[in-house]
Amino acid sequence: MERWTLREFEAAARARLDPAHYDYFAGGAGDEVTMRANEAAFGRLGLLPRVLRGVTKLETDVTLLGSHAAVPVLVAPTAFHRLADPEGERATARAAAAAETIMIVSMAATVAIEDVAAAAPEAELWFQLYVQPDLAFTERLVRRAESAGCKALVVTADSPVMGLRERDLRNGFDDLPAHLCCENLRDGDRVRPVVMSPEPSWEHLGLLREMTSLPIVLKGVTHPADARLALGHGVAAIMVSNHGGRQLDTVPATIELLPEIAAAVGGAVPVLLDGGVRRGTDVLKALALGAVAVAVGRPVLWGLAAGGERGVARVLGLLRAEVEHALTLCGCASVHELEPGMVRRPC
Ligand SMILES: Cc1cc2nc3c(=O)[nH]c(=O)nc-3n(C[C@H](O)[C@H](O)[C@H](O)COP(=O)(O)O)c2cc1C
Ligand SMILES: O=C(O)C(=O)c1ccccc1
Repeated sequence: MERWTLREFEAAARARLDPAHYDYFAGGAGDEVTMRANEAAFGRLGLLPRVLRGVTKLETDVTLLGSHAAVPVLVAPTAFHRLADPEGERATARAAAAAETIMIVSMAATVAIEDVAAAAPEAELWFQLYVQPDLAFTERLVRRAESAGCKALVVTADSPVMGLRERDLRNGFDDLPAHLCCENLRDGDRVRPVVMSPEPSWEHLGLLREMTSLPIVLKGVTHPADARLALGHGVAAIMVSNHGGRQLDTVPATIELLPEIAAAVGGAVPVLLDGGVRRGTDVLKALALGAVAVAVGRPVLWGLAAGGERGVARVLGLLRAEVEHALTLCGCASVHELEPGMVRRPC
Protein backbone atom coordinates (compact mmCIF):
# COMPACT_ATOMS: atom_id res chain seq x y z
CA MET A 1 0.00 0.00 0.00
CA GLU A 2 2.91 2.35 0.72
CA ARG A 3 3.85 2.36 -2.96
CA TRP A 4 0.43 2.30 -4.52
CA THR A 5 -0.78 4.97 -6.92
CA LEU A 6 -4.35 6.27 -6.82
CA ARG A 7 -5.30 3.88 -9.61
CA GLU A 8 -4.01 0.97 -7.57
CA PHE A 9 -6.05 2.15 -4.59
CA GLU A 10 -9.15 2.15 -6.76
CA ALA A 11 -8.42 -1.38 -8.03
CA ALA A 12 -7.83 -2.64 -4.48
CA ALA A 13 -11.03 -0.94 -3.27
CA ARG A 14 -12.99 -2.49 -6.09
CA ALA A 15 -11.68 -5.94 -5.23
CA ARG A 16 -12.71 -5.54 -1.57
CA LEU A 17 -16.08 -3.83 -1.90
CA ASP A 18 -19.46 -5.40 -2.55
CA PRO A 19 -19.92 -4.70 -6.30
CA ALA A 20 -23.11 -2.68 -5.69
CA HIS A 21 -21.28 -0.52 -3.14
CA TYR A 22 -18.33 -0.05 -5.48
CA ASP A 23 -20.78 1.09 -8.18
CA TYR A 24 -22.47 3.48 -5.74
CA PHE A 25 -19.12 5.13 -4.93
CA ALA A 26 -17.72 5.05 -8.46
CA GLY A 27 -20.79 5.90 -10.51
CA GLY A 28 -22.31 9.04 -11.91
CA ALA A 29 -25.61 10.18 -13.36
CA GLY A 30 -26.99 9.34 -16.79
CA ASP A 31 -24.30 8.44 -19.31
CA GLU A 32 -21.60 9.60 -16.88
CA VAL A 33 -20.50 12.26 -19.38
CA THR A 34 -19.83 14.83 -16.63
CA MET A 35 -18.08 12.32 -14.40
CA ARG A 36 -15.61 11.43 -17.14
CA ALA A 37 -15.29 15.04 -18.28
CA ASN A 38 -14.10 16.18 -14.83
CA GLU A 39 -10.97 14.03 -15.05
CA ALA A 40 -10.45 14.34 -18.80
CA ALA A 41 -10.52 18.16 -18.77
CA PHE A 42 -7.54 18.31 -16.41
CA GLY A 43 -5.60 16.17 -18.88
CA ARG A 44 -6.29 18.61 -21.72
CA LEU A 45 -4.79 21.55 -19.84
CA GLY A 46 -1.06 22.12 -20.08
CA LEU A 47 1.19 23.47 -17.33
CA LEU A 48 3.89 25.98 -18.31
CA PRO A 49 6.63 25.77 -15.69
CA ARG A 50 8.84 28.74 -14.80
CA VAL A 51 12.57 28.07 -14.55
CA LEU A 52 15.62 29.28 -12.61
CA ARG A 53 13.66 30.72 -9.73
CA GLY A 54 15.84 29.32 -6.97
CA VAL A 55 13.07 27.48 -5.16
CA THR A 56 14.38 25.76 -2.06
CA LYS A 57 11.64 26.02 0.54
CA LEU A 58 8.01 25.25 -0.30
CA GLU A 59 4.91 26.79 1.21
CA THR A 60 1.73 24.80 0.70
CA ASP A 61 -0.33 25.92 3.73
CA VAL A 62 -3.63 27.69 3.31
CA THR A 63 -6.04 29.19 5.82
CA LEU A 64 -9.65 28.93 4.79
CA LEU A 65 -12.42 30.60 6.77
CA GLY A 66 -10.21 30.36 9.83
CA SER A 67 -9.38 26.66 9.33
CA HIS A 68 -5.83 25.57 8.54
CA ALA A 69 -4.83 23.07 5.86
CA ALA A 70 -1.21 22.06 5.35
CA VAL A 71 -2.00 21.35 1.69
CA PRO A 72 -4.88 22.89 -0.29
CA VAL A 73 -6.51 19.47 -0.76
CA LEU A 74 -9.60 18.97 1.38
CA VAL A 75 -11.75 15.90 1.94
CA ALA A 76 -15.02 16.41 0.03
CA PRO A 77 -18.24 15.37 1.77
CA THR A 78 -19.19 11.83 0.78
CA ALA A 79 -21.90 9.66 2.28
CA PHE A 80 -21.79 6.20 3.87
CA HIS A 81 -18.12 5.66 4.83
CA ARG A 82 -19.00 2.55 6.86
CA LEU A 83 -19.79 0.78 3.58
CA ALA A 84 -16.04 1.05 2.95
CA ASP A 85 -14.63 0.37 6.43
CA PRO A 86 -16.17 -0.54 9.81
CA GLU A 87 -14.67 2.60 11.41
CA GLY A 88 -16.15 4.69 8.62
CA GLU A 89 -15.97 8.48 9.05
CA ARG A 90 -13.93 8.06 12.27
CA ALA A 91 -11.08 6.58 10.24
CA THR A 92 -11.36 9.27 7.57
CA ALA A 93 -11.28 12.04 10.17
CA ARG A 94 -8.20 10.62 11.88
CA ALA A 95 -6.40 10.43 8.54
CA ALA A 96 -7.46 13.99 7.65
CA ALA A 97 -6.17 15.19 11.04
CA ALA A 98 -2.84 13.39 10.51
CA ALA A 99 -2.58 14.97 7.06
CA GLU A 100 -3.45 18.36 8.62
CA THR A 101 -6.28 18.99 6.25
CA ILE A 102 -9.96 19.84 6.52
CA MET A 103 -12.60 17.12 6.34
CA ILE A 104 -16.08 18.11 5.22
CA VAL A 105 -18.33 15.61 6.99
CA SER A 106 -21.44 14.59 5.05
CA MET A 107 -24.85 15.01 6.62
CA ALA A 108 -25.34 11.43 5.31
CA ALA A 109 -22.42 10.08 7.35
CA THR A 110 -22.74 6.67 8.97
CA VAL A 111 -21.07 7.94 12.17
CA ALA A 112 -22.67 10.79 14.14
CA ILE A 113 -20.86 14.13 13.87
CA GLU A 114 -20.22 14.13 17.65
CA ASP A 115 -18.52 10.73 17.37
CA VAL A 116 -16.45 11.79 14.35
CA ALA A 117 -15.22 14.83 16.31
CA ALA A 118 -14.48 12.71 19.41
CA ALA A 119 -12.53 10.16 17.36
CA ALA A 120 -10.25 12.85 15.89
CA PRO A 121 -10.03 15.77 18.33
CA GLU A 122 -7.32 17.45 16.23
CA ALA A 123 -9.31 17.31 13.00
CA GLU A 124 -10.59 20.49 11.35
CA LEU A 125 -14.18 19.57 10.51
CA TRP A 126 -16.76 21.34 8.38
CA PHE A 127 -20.34 20.04 8.18
CA GLN A 128 -22.19 19.52 4.89
CA LEU A 129 -25.92 20.12 4.91
CA TYR A 130 -28.82 19.50 2.59
CA VAL A 131 -31.40 22.05 3.77
CA GLN A 132 -34.27 19.90 5.01
CA PRO A 133 -37.81 21.18 4.37
CA ASP A 134 -38.46 20.76 8.11
CA LEU A 135 -36.55 23.87 9.15
CA ALA A 136 -36.75 23.09 12.85
CA PHE A 137 -34.96 19.81 12.12
CA THR A 138 -32.44 21.62 9.92
CA GLU A 139 -31.75 23.93 12.87
CA ARG A 140 -31.21 20.98 15.22
CA LEU A 141 -28.62 19.63 12.75
CA VAL A 142 -26.86 22.99 12.62
CA ARG A 143 -26.72 23.11 16.43
CA ARG A 144 -25.23 19.63 16.56
CA ALA A 145 -22.57 20.60 14.02
CA GLU A 146 -21.75 23.74 16.01
CA SER A 147 -21.57 21.86 19.33
CA ALA A 148 -19.33 19.20 17.76
CA GLY A 149 -16.88 21.97 16.86
CA CYS A 150 -17.44 22.20 13.11
CA LYS A 151 -15.98 25.44 11.76
CA ALA A 152 -18.13 25.96 8.67
CA LEU A 153 -21.41 24.88 7.14
CA VAL A 154 -21.24 23.59 3.56
CA VAL A 155 -24.67 23.90 1.97
CA THR A 156 -25.12 21.67 -1.06
CA ALA A 157 -27.29 23.35 -3.66
CA ASP A 158 -27.03 21.02 -6.67
CA SER A 159 -29.44 18.37 -5.42
CA PRO A 160 -33.12 19.39 -5.60
CA VAL A 161 -33.64 15.69 -6.37
CA MET A 162 -31.24 12.75 -6.45
CA GLY A 163 -29.37 12.30 -9.75
CA LEU A 164 -30.41 9.48 -12.06
CA ARG A 165 -27.80 6.87 -11.26
CA GLU A 166 -28.30 3.93 -13.54
CA ARG A 167 -25.73 1.70 -11.86
CA ASP A 168 -27.68 1.97 -8.60
CA LEU A 169 -30.99 1.31 -10.38
CA ARG A 170 -29.53 -1.78 -12.06
CA ASN A 171 -28.07 -3.04 -8.77
CA GLY A 172 -31.22 -2.23 -6.80
CA PHE A 173 -29.07 -0.15 -4.41
CA ASP A 174 -31.45 2.28 -2.74
CA ASP A 175 -30.72 1.96 0.96
CA LEU A 176 -28.05 1.15 3.52
CA PRO A 177 -27.77 -2.39 4.92
CA ALA A 178 -29.78 -2.89 8.12
CA HIS A 179 -26.79 -2.48 10.48
CA LEU A 180 -25.99 1.04 9.18
CA CYS A 181 -27.87 4.31 9.08
CA CYS A 182 -27.36 8.05 8.65
CA GLU A 183 -26.47 8.74 12.28
CA ASN A 184 -26.85 12.49 11.95
CA LEU A 185 -30.50 12.02 11.13
CA ARG A 186 -31.47 10.36 14.40
CA ASP A 187 -34.27 12.41 15.83
CA GLY A 188 -35.81 11.10 19.03
CA ASP A 189 -36.45 7.40 18.57
CA ARG A 190 -36.43 7.40 14.77
CA VAL A 191 -33.95 7.97 11.95
CA ARG A 192 -35.20 10.42 9.36
CA PRO A 193 -34.48 9.87 5.67
CA VAL A 194 -32.15 12.36 3.92
CA VAL A 195 -34.55 14.59 2.03
CA MET A 196 -33.23 16.05 -1.19
CA SER A 197 -35.77 18.75 -1.78
CA PRO A 198 -36.51 21.22 -4.57
CA GLU A 199 -37.94 23.61 -1.95
CA PRO A 200 -34.78 25.43 -0.79
CA SER A 201 -34.28 28.84 -2.41
CA TRP A 202 -31.98 31.83 -1.94
CA GLU A 203 -34.25 32.86 0.96
CA HIS A 204 -33.14 29.77 2.84
CA LEU A 205 -29.55 31.01 2.80
CA GLY A 206 -30.76 34.07 4.67
CA LEU A 207 -32.55 31.84 7.18
CA LEU A 208 -29.38 29.81 7.69
CA ARG A 209 -27.33 32.94 8.18
CA GLU A 210 -29.75 34.03 10.91
CA MET A 211 -29.59 30.55 12.43
CA THR A 212 -25.81 30.39 12.82
CA SER A 213 -22.69 32.48 12.95
CA LEU A 214 -20.72 29.73 11.18
CA PRO A 215 -19.43 30.75 7.75
CA ILE A 216 -21.53 29.28 4.94
CA VAL A 217 -19.88 27.65 1.91
CA LEU A 218 -22.22 27.23 -1.06
CA LYS A 219 -21.41 23.93 -2.80
CA GLY A 220 -22.60 23.06 -6.28
CA VAL A 221 -22.28 26.38 -8.09
CA THR A 222 -21.65 26.08 -11.84
CA HIS A 223 -23.30 29.20 -13.35
CA PRO A 224 -21.49 32.54 -12.97
CA ALA A 225 -24.84 34.27 -12.37
CA ASP A 226 -25.36 32.05 -9.32
CA ALA A 227 -21.87 32.89 -8.09
CA ARG A 228 -22.85 36.59 -8.20
CA LEU A 229 -26.17 35.87 -6.46
CA ALA A 230 -24.34 33.92 -3.78
CA LEU A 231 -22.17 36.97 -3.02
CA GLY A 232 -25.31 39.04 -2.54
CA HIS A 233 -26.60 36.46 -0.07
CA GLY A 234 -23.58 36.63 2.19
CA VAL A 235 -21.88 33.32 1.55
CA ALA A 236 -18.33 33.07 2.92
CA ALA A 237 -17.06 30.85 0.09
CA ILE A 238 -18.18 29.22 -3.13
CA MET A 239 -17.45 25.65 -4.14
CA VAL A 240 -17.52 24.98 -7.87
CA SER A 241 -18.88 21.45 -8.08
CA ASN A 242 -21.04 19.25 -10.27
CA HIS A 243 -21.21 16.67 -7.47
CA GLY A 244 -18.63 14.50 -9.19
CA GLY A 245 -21.02 14.02 -12.12
CA ARG A 246 -23.65 12.40 -9.89
CA GLN A 247 -26.44 14.96 -10.30
CA LEU A 248 -27.20 16.61 -13.67
CA ASP A 249 -25.33 14.82 -16.43
CA THR A 250 -23.61 16.84 -19.20
CA VAL A 251 -22.72 19.76 -16.90
CA PRO A 252 -19.22 20.76 -18.08
CA ALA A 253 -16.10 19.76 -16.18
CA THR A 254 -15.57 21.92 -13.11
CA ILE A 255 -12.06 22.96 -14.15
CA GLU A 256 -13.57 24.38 -17.36
CA LEU A 257 -16.14 26.35 -15.36
CA LEU A 258 -13.66 27.70 -12.83
CA PRO A 259 -12.19 30.70 -14.74
CA GLU A 260 -15.60 32.29 -15.37
CA ILE A 261 -16.73 31.74 -11.78
CA ALA A 262 -13.46 33.12 -10.42
CA ALA A 263 -13.94 36.20 -12.63
CA ALA A 264 -17.55 36.65 -11.45
CA VAL A 265 -16.46 36.39 -7.81
CA GLY A 266 -13.57 38.77 -8.38
CA GLY A 267 -11.77 37.79 -5.19
CA ALA A 268 -14.72 38.79 -2.96
CA VAL A 269 -14.74 35.33 -1.31
CA PRO A 270 -12.57 32.23 -1.67
CA VAL A 271 -13.48 29.83 -4.47
CA LEU A 272 -13.04 26.08 -4.00
CA LEU A 273 -13.38 23.33 -6.60
CA ASP A 274 -14.01 19.61 -6.64
CA GLY A 275 -14.48 16.98 -9.35
CA GLY A 276 -11.88 14.80 -11.00
CA VAL A 277 -8.84 15.92 -8.99
CA ARG A 278 -6.52 12.90 -9.10
CA ARG A 279 -2.99 14.32 -9.39
CA GLY A 280 -0.84 17.03 -7.87
CA THR A 281 -0.76 18.67 -11.30
CA ASP A 282 -4.60 18.85 -11.22
CA VAL A 283 -4.38 20.72 -7.91
CA LEU A 284 -1.88 23.20 -9.39
CA LYS A 285 -4.08 23.85 -12.43
CA ALA A 286 -7.12 24.59 -10.24
CA LEU A 287 -5.11 26.93 -8.02
CA ALA A 288 -3.57 28.69 -11.02
CA LEU A 289 -7.06 29.26 -12.47
CA GLY A 290 -8.41 30.87 -9.32
CA ALA A 291 -9.28 28.24 -6.69
CA VAL A 292 -7.79 28.63 -3.21
CA ALA A 293 -8.15 24.89 -2.58
CA VAL A 294 -9.67 21.74 -4.05
CA ALA A 295 -11.48 18.78 -2.51
CA VAL A 296 -11.33 15.08 -3.37
CA GLY A 297 -14.25 12.69 -3.10
CA ARG A 298 -13.74 9.23 -4.60
CA PRO A 299 -9.96 8.98 -3.99
CA VAL A 300 -10.62 9.16 -0.24
CA LEU A 301 -13.22 6.40 -0.51
CA TRP A 302 -10.73 4.21 -2.40
CA GLY A 303 -8.15 4.75 0.33
CA LEU A 304 -10.72 3.95 3.02
CA ALA A 305 -12.00 0.79 1.34
CA ALA A 306 -8.51 -0.44 0.48
CA GLY A 307 -6.77 0.28 3.76
CA GLY A 308 -8.96 2.05 6.33
CA GLU A 309 -7.38 5.00 8.15
CA ARG A 310 -3.93 4.15 6.79
CA GLY A 311 -5.30 3.97 3.28
CA VAL A 312 -6.85 7.44 3.50
CA ALA A 313 -3.65 8.80 5.06
CA ARG A 314 -1.67 7.31 2.20
CA VAL A 315 -3.99 8.79 -0.46
CA LEU A 316 -3.77 12.24 1.13
CA GLY A 317 0.00 11.85 1.54
CA LEU A 318 0.38 10.85 -2.09
CA LEU A 319 -1.47 13.95 -3.26
CA ARG A 320 0.58 16.13 -0.92
CA ALA A 321 3.86 14.72 -2.24
CA GLU A 322 2.66 15.24 -5.82
CA VAL A 323 1.64 18.86 -5.10
CA GLU A 324 5.09 19.58 -3.62
CA HIS A 325 6.87 17.85 -6.50
CA ALA A 326 4.83 19.67 -9.17
CA LEU A 327 5.30 23.03 -7.43
CA THR A 328 9.06 22.53 -7.46
CA LEU A 329 9.01 21.59 -11.13
CA CYS A 330 6.90 24.69 -11.83
CA GLY A 331 9.40 26.96 -10.10
CA CYS A 332 6.90 28.03 -7.43
CA ALA A 333 7.96 28.42 -3.81
CA SER A 334 4.35 28.88 -2.75
CA VAL A 335 0.89 27.89 -3.91
CA HIS A 336 0.18 31.63 -3.99
CA GLU A 337 2.61 32.08 -6.89
CA LEU A 338 0.47 30.03 -9.27
CA GLU A 339 -1.27 32.23 -11.84
CA PRO A 340 -3.44 31.74 -14.96
CA GLY A 341 -0.49 32.32 -17.30
CA MET A 342 0.97 29.01 -16.19
CA VAL A 343 -1.97 27.07 -17.64
CA ARG A 344 -2.27 26.61 -21.39
CA ARG A 345 -5.76 25.83 -22.63
CA PRO A 346 -6.24 23.92 -25.90
CA CYS A 347 -6.79 26.22 -28.89
C1 LIG B 1 -20.11 8.16 -3.01
C2 LIG B 1 -20.28 9.64 -2.99
C3 LIG B 1 -21.13 10.23 -2.05
C4 LIG B 1 -21.31 11.60 -2.03
N1 LIG B 1 -22.07 12.14 -1.04
C5 LIG B 1 -22.19 13.49 -0.97
C6 LIG B 1 -22.92 14.08 0.10
O1 LIG B 1 -23.43 13.39 0.99
N2 LIG B 1 -23.03 15.43 0.10
C7 LIG B 1 -22.45 16.23 -0.86
O2 LIG B 1 -22.60 17.45 -0.82
N3 LIG B 1 -21.74 15.68 -1.86
C8 LIG B 1 -21.59 14.34 -1.93
N4 LIG B 1 -20.84 13.80 -2.93
C9 LIG B 1 -20.14 14.69 -3.89
C10 LIG B 1 -18.73 15.05 -3.38
O3 LIG B 1 -18.80 15.95 -2.30
C11 LIG B 1 -17.89 15.73 -4.47
O4 LIG B 1 -18.60 16.81 -5.02
C12 LIG B 1 -17.44 14.79 -5.59
O5 LIG B 1 -17.22 13.48 -5.12
C13 LIG B 1 -16.15 15.33 -6.21
O6 LIG B 1 -15.75 14.58 -7.28
P1 LIG B 1 -14.62 13.42 -7.23
O7 LIG B 1 -15.28 12.22 -6.60
O8 LIG B 1 -14.31 13.23 -8.67
O9 LIG B 1 -13.45 13.92 -6.43
C14 LIG B 1 -20.65 12.42 -2.99
C15 LIG B 1 -19.80 11.83 -3.93
C16 LIG B 1 -19.61 10.46 -3.94
C17 LIG B 1 -18.66 9.87 -4.95
O1 LIG C 1 -24.67 9.96 -3.18
C1 LIG C 1 -24.55 11.18 -3.19
O2 LIG C 1 -23.90 11.77 -4.08
C2 LIG C 1 -25.19 12.00 -2.18
O3 LIG C 1 -24.99 13.16 -2.25
C3 LIG C 1 -26.06 11.46 -1.12
C4 LIG C 1 -27.03 12.24 -0.57
C5 LIG C 1 -27.88 11.76 0.40
C6 LIG C 1 -27.77 10.48 0.87
C7 LIG C 1 -26.80 9.72 0.35
C8 LIG C 1 -25.93 10.20 -0.62
